[in-house]
Amino acid sequence: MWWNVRVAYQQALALAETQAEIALGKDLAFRKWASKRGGIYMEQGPLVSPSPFLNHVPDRDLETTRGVHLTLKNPAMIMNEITREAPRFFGVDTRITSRLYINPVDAPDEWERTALFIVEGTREDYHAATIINGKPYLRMMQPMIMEESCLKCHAWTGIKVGELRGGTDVSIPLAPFYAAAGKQARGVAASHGAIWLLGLVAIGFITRRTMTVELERSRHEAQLREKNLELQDSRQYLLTIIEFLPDATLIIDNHGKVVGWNRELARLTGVSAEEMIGRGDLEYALPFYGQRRPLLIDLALDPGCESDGRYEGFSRIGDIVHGECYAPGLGETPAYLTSAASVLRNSKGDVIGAIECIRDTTEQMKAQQRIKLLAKIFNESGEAIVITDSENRIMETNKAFAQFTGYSREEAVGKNPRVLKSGIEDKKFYENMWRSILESNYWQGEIWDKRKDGSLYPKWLTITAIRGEDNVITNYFATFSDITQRKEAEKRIEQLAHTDTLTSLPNRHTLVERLTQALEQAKRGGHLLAVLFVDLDRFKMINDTLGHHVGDLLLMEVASRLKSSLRAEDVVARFGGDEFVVVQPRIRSQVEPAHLAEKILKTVAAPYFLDNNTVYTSPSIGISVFPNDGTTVAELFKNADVAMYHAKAAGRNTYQMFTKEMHTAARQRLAIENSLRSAVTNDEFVLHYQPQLDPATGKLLGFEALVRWQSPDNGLVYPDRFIPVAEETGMILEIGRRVFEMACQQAARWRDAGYPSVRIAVNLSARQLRQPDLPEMLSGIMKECGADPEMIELEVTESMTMERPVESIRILGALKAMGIGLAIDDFGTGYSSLSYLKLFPVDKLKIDRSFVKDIEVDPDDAAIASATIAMAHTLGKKVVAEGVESQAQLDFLVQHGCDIIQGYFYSKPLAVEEAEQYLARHAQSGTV
Ligand SMILES: Nc1nc2c(ncn2[C@@H]2O[C@H](COP(=O)(O)O[C@H]3[C@@H](O)[C@H](n4cnc5c(=O)[nH]c(N)nc54)O[C@@H]3COP(=O)(O)O)[C@@H](O)[C@H]2O)c(=O)[nH]1
Repeated sequence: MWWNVRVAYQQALALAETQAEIALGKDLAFRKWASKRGGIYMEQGPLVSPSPFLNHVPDRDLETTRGVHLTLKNPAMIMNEITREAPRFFGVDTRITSRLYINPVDAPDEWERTALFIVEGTREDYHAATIINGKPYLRMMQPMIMEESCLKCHAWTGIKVGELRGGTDVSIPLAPFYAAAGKQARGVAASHGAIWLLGLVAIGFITRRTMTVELERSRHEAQLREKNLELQDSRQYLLTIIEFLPDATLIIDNHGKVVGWNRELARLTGVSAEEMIGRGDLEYALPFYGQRRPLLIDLALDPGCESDGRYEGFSRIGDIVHGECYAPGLGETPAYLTSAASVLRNSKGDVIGAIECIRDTTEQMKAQQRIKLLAKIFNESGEAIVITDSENRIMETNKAFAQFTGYSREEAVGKNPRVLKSGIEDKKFYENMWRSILESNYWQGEIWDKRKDGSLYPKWLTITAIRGEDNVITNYFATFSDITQRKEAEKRIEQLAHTDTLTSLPNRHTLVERLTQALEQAKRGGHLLAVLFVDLDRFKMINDTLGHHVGDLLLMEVASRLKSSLRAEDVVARFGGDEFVVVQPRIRSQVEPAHLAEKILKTVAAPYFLDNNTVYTSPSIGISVFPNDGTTVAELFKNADVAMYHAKAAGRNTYQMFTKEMHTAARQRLAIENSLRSAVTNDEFVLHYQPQLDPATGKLLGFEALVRWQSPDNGLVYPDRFIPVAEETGMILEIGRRVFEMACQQAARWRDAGYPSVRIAVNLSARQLRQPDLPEMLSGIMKECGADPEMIELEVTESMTMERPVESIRILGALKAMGIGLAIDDFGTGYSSLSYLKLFPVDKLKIDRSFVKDIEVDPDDAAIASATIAMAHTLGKKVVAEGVESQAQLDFLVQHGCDIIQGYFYSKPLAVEEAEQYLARHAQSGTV
């Protein structure tokens, strides 16, 4: 019977459901029909007014051609109005409710919210028995899905086609159905007879009980669903919030499963929420690090964890942890992340999950790093930097500023940079500076400033005005560097450019400047000006024999003595080497430079005590005077130089005023130099031969070859006129080589002609002697000409051998070894060191003709000549006397044992044909 009763009630419910479905079906059919046709326009009147909830529909109100005003009614609205007007139409209450609504009456009640949530998932009708106002009802919710046709009125909701828009709710009172079920149950009981009488009571009880239990179960289920809904609502609420958080956010539940993964996190990691929701076991760590490792969220869940090496600045306050980290494997590019994570708890305090918010701080970090870098550059800059505000109050300074000024940042901030002012620059200077800054936003220049300790220093300052968008100056930016060292270096360079480093006298460059100025003044003032060229005698020898150190000391001392000899307005400069120039401006006559020259001669010629040596030198001075001897710097220099050479030629340690004759001589010398060059090219040289004889036997021993220049313009030119020029210009090397060649050719020719062998002596110049390949060169020429070395003798002067005695010994040794005869010419005119003399591998000494000239009348000359002969013989050398012109001279020389005689007494130098005849005669008489 129980079973029969239960079936009766279930049938009652089924009947109610069927009725509900029929009601909803009708409702739905109507709405679909009306929607598809764009809703229903009704004539406006007392019962029909425009719906304020369709304000957004453009064609809500229309007017017919006859002027009837229509307004749009959408199907749901019509259904709702019908329901409101006839609440008990067929005993069925239907209404439409929406997830998103404008009209508050469409808001779902509690049961409807639950039902909407359920039908959203199932997309099927949902029904349940429930109690409304203490009476049993069957309620049914039919899902309402968004369709194209709905969009006309409901597009504003944002709900897409195919998504749940709302639902149609129908409430069927169950009382009539239950009454019918009770009747059926009672019928069943009656049919079972009296036996079941007692059972009727029970049936009544069971009926009631069944109804109650059924209702209770429904109520309980509804409550559970309600609770679930609430939970889901709050979770949905939370997820909606995190979705819109600007930080990448992740939520896990208490099982470690991902339940929230917002848009920003998907963007940051490149992994969508769909891929991550529901994942656990640290899988959410993968996108961040490429390997399984805890995130901050896991550290939040681990209360024992107080620090983690992977995070910088890791901290924990209660449930919340903070940390920063570098994620090299994040997305496409590495990133710096700043994260905060927290445990999530329920109302009882139980952990229900955790949340982590991650901020991509890469740009911020880069900006910070850039700021740090700029700050470092600012602070470490070698240049001092000052930033001031618009009022020019110091806001910032760097390290170099403190170093240069002595003011620390703290001391400087707030002050006006004028605290650095030295006071050297005047008001005008600053006015110009500020004008430039205000007009062109920029100024740079040199300025003197004062340090904190009061000392002054020069600096190179650059000031830039910084303007805001409104073009108003907001700041000034100044950089400067201490240029003390640079200025000192400049000063030093300036000094070096103008001063001779050894003597500290003005150099040639400065001399020219000063002389130019002095000349201008002399021209304007109409007064005289003198230039004195001072050259030290024998300086080269001092330098070579005592060393450059002593030479330098000598030059310094000479410079100092010259300075002390001058007036304040006179200028003394080192012109180069051992040459000094004195300029005497504003003189009245030529006597003044002559007096000064005498004073200099005396002062400079006094002995010097240099590095334990007593050194002697003397000056040779040439003087030129403006305007007589020149009106330009170049002319005055040149003529003073010419005069100086004349002073040297005049025996040194003297001075010479420039004369017109000197000028002529200088011009002639220049002319000689020019034509000598073509003489070398055109081979205009010939040799004359002066015989050398044995005075005892009258035998011809040889000839001295003496060069002559057969000039097409000047006829036969003697060596005294051109050899010095050739020496000075270096042309002597070519001339000497040619002379040697001609002598060798002549010796070979005479030999080949059958004449008895005679030696030909050739003069060698100092320059030739210093030629490094001299022996090889001479040997080559001899070979070429077919001359034997025994036929040749070389004459070197005493002074040239003594200039570099050691080197001379070596070269002469080499020549000697070749079999060439050697003689020292002009012996007695130089300063021979006897110790060196004995080392020279020479065969002969030639007594200079200056001693021979007065040999019978001058006892000194006679003594020198006789001593030379004796000494030479002691050293195993023969003696040649040159310039022998008289019998008396010959007699004296023969008496003192002179071996060979050369001079006009026997013969003048002879042209080659005459010389050959001379040789032939001696050959014939057997005196060769
Ligand atoms: N480097 C070279 N120097 C050369 C060469 N040829 C000549 N010279 C040197 O030129 C100087 C002048 O020479 P020169 O005019 O030829 O005079 C020589 C003789 O003519 C002259 N002499 C000879 N005997 C007498 C005399 O009795 N009386 C007198 N008044 N003069 C005389 O002496 C000159 C020879 O001198 P020295 O050479 O010292 O023996 C002269 O210094 C030549 O050296 C050359 O090729 N290269």
